[in-house]
Amino acid sequence: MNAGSVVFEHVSKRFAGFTALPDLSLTVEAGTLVTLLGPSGCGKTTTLRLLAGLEHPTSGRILIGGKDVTHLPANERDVAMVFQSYALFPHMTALENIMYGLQSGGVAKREAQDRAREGLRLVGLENQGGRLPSELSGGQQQRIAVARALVLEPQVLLLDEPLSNLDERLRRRVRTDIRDLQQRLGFTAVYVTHDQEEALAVSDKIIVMKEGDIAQQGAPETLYHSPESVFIADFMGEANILPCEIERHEDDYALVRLGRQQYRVRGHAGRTGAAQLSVRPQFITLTDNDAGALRGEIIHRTWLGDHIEYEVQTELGALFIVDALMEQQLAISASVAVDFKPQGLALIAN
Ligand SMILES: Nc1ncnc2c1ncn2[C@@H]1O[C@H](COP(=O)(O)OP(=O)(O)OP(=O)(O)O)[C@@H](O)[C@H]1O
Repeated sequence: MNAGSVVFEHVSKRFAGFTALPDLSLTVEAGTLVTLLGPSGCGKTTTLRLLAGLEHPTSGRILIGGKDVTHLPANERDVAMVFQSYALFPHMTALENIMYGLQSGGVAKREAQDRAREGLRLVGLENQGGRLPSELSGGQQQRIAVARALVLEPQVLLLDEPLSNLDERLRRRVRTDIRDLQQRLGFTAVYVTHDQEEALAVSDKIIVMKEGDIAQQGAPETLYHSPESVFIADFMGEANILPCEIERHEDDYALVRLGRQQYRVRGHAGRTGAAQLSVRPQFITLTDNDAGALRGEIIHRTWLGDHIEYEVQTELGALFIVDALMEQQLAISASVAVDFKPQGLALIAN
């Protein structure tokens, strides 16, 4: 696979009277899968379309594999796109669908057939080549769409919400398939999604966008454990945001006071005093004794089979708590001690 890097240099995009991207710079290393993640309207699709050549920037430069493609049309960019709607031709078999792009790119029929068969094999559908899209499941159709893009051997594979038409269980299967394939073949992929769990599952790097800008970027673990803002803490999984007091720092850790306890947490604010903590709901413990960092009262309790969710009112506000151990049954209105496991706490720098 000829994997290329992607660089955006100060790219802006204005649509009549509306600036979708004010000034975007980003890098995708060759051979990695980078996800553009963010709420609806943040500019993910615009960024992907600019990369594909389906839109052109108002200013700035776009490089693919080190080459300036800013002014090149889509068909000269050496990228292939997988759409959320699959966009397969309904009257063509799976094999013909995969061959189509190769043949229209000038590949002879025999070679196109061989490469299409190889594509089917890559996505584990070698026996389904003769079927029409209507005879395949949604997940199989999406794998055909991935194979069709891959056989073109693009420098960069672009995936635009590729799983959104699949049901929950299939989404998990197909996202694992896409990630396995990407790691095995080592191609570069830019993946757009609004689903944070999907982004955590497939990415080498996640770029979280907000209103056309990058809110934070980094490895999935970094974004989850070291959010730089309340927006990121909240967007990357569930988080309770609590006020705390930074008492001092030790290396990359801060000693913070939360209620009646002191905790050693990840993060360095470069100062002491009032700050905010992100607290993951599965790292909060409840006990019916008099100890704990905070006192609380259970105001909601929802039993969900493999875990219980609680809402507890404390002097620092309401907390959302996930109890996966389920070793105790705490009733509504019970008075409880609330404690925090340090690994679920992160200091928010901004
Ligand atoms: N052709 C267009 N003309 C005018 N405004 C546009 C156009 N395309 C996109 N926009 C605007 O640019 C902003 C970013 O849109 P974009 O589709 O990139 O967002 P997104 O993050 O992909 O959202 P979604 O997840 O809803 O697809 C939105 O406010 C959108 O309304």
